[in-house]
Amino acid sequence: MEHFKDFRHTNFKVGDIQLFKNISKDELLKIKQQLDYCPVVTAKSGEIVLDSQSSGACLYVVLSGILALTSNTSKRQLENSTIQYFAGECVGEISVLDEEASTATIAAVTDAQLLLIDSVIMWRLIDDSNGVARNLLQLLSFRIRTTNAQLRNRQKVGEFYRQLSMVDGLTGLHNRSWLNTQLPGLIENAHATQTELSIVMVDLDHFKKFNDQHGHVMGDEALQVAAKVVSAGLRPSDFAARYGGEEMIIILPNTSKESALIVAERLCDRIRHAQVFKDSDQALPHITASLGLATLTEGQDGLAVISSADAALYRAKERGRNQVAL
Ligand SMILES: Nc1nc2c(ncn2[C@@H]2O[C@H](COP(=O)(O)OP(=O)(O)OP(=O)(O)O)[C@@H](O)[C@H]2O)c(=O)[nH]1
Repeated sequence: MEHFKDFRHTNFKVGDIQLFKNISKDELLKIKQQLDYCPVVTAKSGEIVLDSQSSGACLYVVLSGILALTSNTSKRQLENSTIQYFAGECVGEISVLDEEASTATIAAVTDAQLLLIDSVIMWRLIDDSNGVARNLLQLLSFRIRTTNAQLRNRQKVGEFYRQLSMVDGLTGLHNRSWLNTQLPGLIENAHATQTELSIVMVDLDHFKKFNDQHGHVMGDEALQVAAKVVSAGLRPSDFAARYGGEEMIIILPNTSKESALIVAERLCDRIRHAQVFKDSDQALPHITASLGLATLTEGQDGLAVISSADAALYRAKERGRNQVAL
């Protein structure tokens, strides 16, 4: 940035600077005297004003032009930055107080003229004027609130994407990653609380044939219908995840073999009666599913109980499909 002139040689008014708003005329006069020899610099559009490399703690008051908080200095990024600083506003208020490097990068969106107030003068202004101290405190509170709001937003967005990464895009059920992270805890809890936990594997029958006859898009449609039937048929405390291609897994905490059998029979029946529509008035042949059920036994881990349910599923297929097996 180029040294332009001292503040006393410019036409800018101290009262136009937000930090010096609502301050008596007498105090403003004293402030003006302190600022008279402070340098005014020019920053070219795109030029970095403040970053972690900046040496010397200064408060930068925007006298003309626009600055913006940015992660890089491309013109587009700068112009689209949602945090911009206009004439009268300032940046660097934290660095000037604690004399630490800035954690933010601030650059000029347009050519700008900036008044630099170093930390010695800044502290003198605070010591001499309650108004400056009050304005600075208000500015710092505003910055903290803005930062907190941004953090909260980021947390929400992070959680949203975390949840999204645990959901199967086609069926809306939980996916395999979800299963891998959640099943061990559910099993551990069942063992610790000595409660029963049952697992049901659901596999659509002759799905290859269904795909071959009606096309992959209709196959997807059928999978979505089956997933909806499964979700709708469970209690809020149960879980359903897409395990593989046309295979789903259902976890039933607090559920004995007998109760799980009732659930599995009900789902098998509902899938059998579910309709897949090619278009609004033409239903495709019904789909059916085979279901294998296993209940957690002492010392079993997730893999072992899944493998028992898989073996049961195999038996259901062998016995002619469209049924539940233990
Ligand atoms: N449309 C569609 N098909 C899928 C998807 N995932 C897996 N499949 C199909 O599901 C079929 C599964 O075939 P197989 O494993 O031979 O089993 P099947 O034809 O259902 O026969 P059984 O399980 O023995 O009754 C394959 O043709 C896969 O391409 C999917 O996301 N969408």
